[in-house]
Formats: sequence, C-alpha cells, structure tokens
Amino acid sequence: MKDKLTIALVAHDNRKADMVDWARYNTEYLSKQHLVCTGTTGGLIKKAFEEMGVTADVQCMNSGPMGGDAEIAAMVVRHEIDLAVFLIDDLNPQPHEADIQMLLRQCRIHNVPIACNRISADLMISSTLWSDPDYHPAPQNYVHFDRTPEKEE
Ligand SMILES: O=C(CO)COP(=O)(O)O
Repeated sequence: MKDKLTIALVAHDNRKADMVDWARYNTEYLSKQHLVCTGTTGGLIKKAFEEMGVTADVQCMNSGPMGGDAEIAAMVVRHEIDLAVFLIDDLNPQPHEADIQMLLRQCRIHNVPIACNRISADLMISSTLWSDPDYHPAPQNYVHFDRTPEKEE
C-alpha cells in the first residue's frame, strides 16, 4: 500500500470547528499525508498546523460554494483521492447542494471511503487494512435486482 495517502478534508461552516479540532487530534497522522481541502477548510487547517509548529502538505482548492467540492469530485473520478472526510451541516441548507451530492455520489460510485462524522473518520484512518498487502477492496457491484415475485406452481 502507499506510504502517503491523499485525503480530502471538507467541512461546512458550522462544522469547521469540529474539523479543526479533529485535525489537531490527528495531527501526527495527518502531517504525514497529502491533504486536499476546499478553500476555507484548508486555510483553517493550515493555520492550526502552523500554530502547532507542524509542517503539513495541505493543498487548497476553490471554496466549496465556488466549486471546491466539484474539483475534489473530479479528483475522485480520476482516482486521485484515497479517503475523504466531509463534515456536512445537516441542519442548514447550502447554496451548492448539487455539488455536495455530486462529491458524495462520486465517492460511492468510485468506492472511495468517505467519513461524514468524526468517529467514522477516526475509524477509517486507524484501520490496519491500509497497510495489509492482502486486502483488496471489493469493487462496487451494480447488479439488477428483479423484484418480480416468483410464481407459485
Ligand atoms: O462548502 C464546503 C463544502 O461543501 C466547504 O467549503 P469551504 O471549505 O471553502 O468553506
């Protein structure tokens, strides 16, 4: 498996404090990975690492409402993202809902693990499967399911 994962980090405004706190909690691990973030989320994570005197590889895309989610979704389609953490504000509407759904959908389609809360993110980054050479993720399988009830003889 790869030495360095490319991890997407995205958080809506009301979830940014949680994202920064999560990034601080996992600084040692995250500072060894390549982080791809939407603009404002990435800026806050960079600042938090700087305040802690930690050097990290943080790449900032556009801000979410200006296409950042769409840029990251395109990276997912190109298989450039290994894992995503997306802290969504489920209590308030977002102007770029279509882009949000696109990012979530492309992660599902392309079998990219995506955590939408901190516990999922913690479990995902601590999985030993990342370094297990015998682990090969099963591909997504979209098989038609026939709902027609079987006829009784
Ligand atoms: O809106 C976002 C994700 O949908 C996040 O974007 P920012 O990190 O630029 O605020």
